[in-house]
Amino acid sequence: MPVQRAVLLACGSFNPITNMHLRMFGKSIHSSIDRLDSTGRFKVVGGVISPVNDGYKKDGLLAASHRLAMCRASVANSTWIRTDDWELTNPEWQRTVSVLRHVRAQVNEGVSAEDQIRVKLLCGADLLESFATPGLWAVEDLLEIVGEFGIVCITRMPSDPFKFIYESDLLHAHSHNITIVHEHIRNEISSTHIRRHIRRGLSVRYLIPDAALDYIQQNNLYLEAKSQL
Ligand SMILES: Nc1ncnc2c1ncn2[C@@H]1O[C@H](COP(=O)(O)OP(=O)(O)OP(=O)(O)O)[C@@H](O)[C@H]1O
Ligand SMILES: O=C(O)c1ccc[n+]([C@@H]2O[C@H](COP(=O)([O-])O)[C@@H](O)[C@H]2O)c1
Repeated sequence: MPVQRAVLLACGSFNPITNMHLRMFGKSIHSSIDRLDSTGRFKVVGGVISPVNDGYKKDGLLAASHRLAMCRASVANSTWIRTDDWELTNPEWQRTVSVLRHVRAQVNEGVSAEDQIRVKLLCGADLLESFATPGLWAVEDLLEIVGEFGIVCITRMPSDPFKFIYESDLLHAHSHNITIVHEHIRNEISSTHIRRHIRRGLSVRYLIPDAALDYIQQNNLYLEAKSQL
């Protein structure tokens, strides 16, 4: 079976981008070539980071311009990962399936039908598990994401993606389109921890890209106290 090329799209707040976000891409490279999905083997040829639109209105979400600048600076030297601003420059929040469609159209512009590049959603297991949050995702979107695009999911404690897929009829039916990448080096880095550390004056060096840290310091970001509780 031919090896298909795939571009991986990571969606999220990136508030701020951390080394684990970048590691998700790094891990995915090694696992991709041997994996079978419904259309055959795939080889990761590119990575796209799409910071979420301000309209997502998540608590403590920093302005898109800052999150974008940190992501851009962090992958400036990468030969294969880039940041895409289509989602956050839109007037309003876009569903993830729309971002996937956008990237698919973009990477396949001028590409012949037989050489089409696949686009897959790259995520941590917590995002996969958010599929089960009532009212959060539309079922038809999930069907398209897992059925047409495919997912590369990195394990993240305490989520158990194997169990989650087993228990979901929808995901189980499309499990051939889901690549689970096991992260053996357990980590608890999250943007939440990073924001909390900065707020408390603790060092986050080596937990986030240097370029992101420089940007945070230059712009005095994440210093505001949240609440008294
Ligand atoms: N430590 C990690 N291990 C595996 N996946 C991760 C990790 N950190 C982030 N991700 C994944 O990166 C994507 C974007 O994550 P996001 O920007 O929401 O980061 P986060 O650290 O979960 O944010 P926050 O702490 O602000 O909720 C998601 O798919 C998320 O699961
Ligand atoms: O497409 C959807 O319906 C949908 C529903 C919930 C969340 N998402 C996306 O999932 C990502 C979640 O990011 P976060 O920071 O809340 O972990 C973000 O990119 C959202 O746009 C997408």
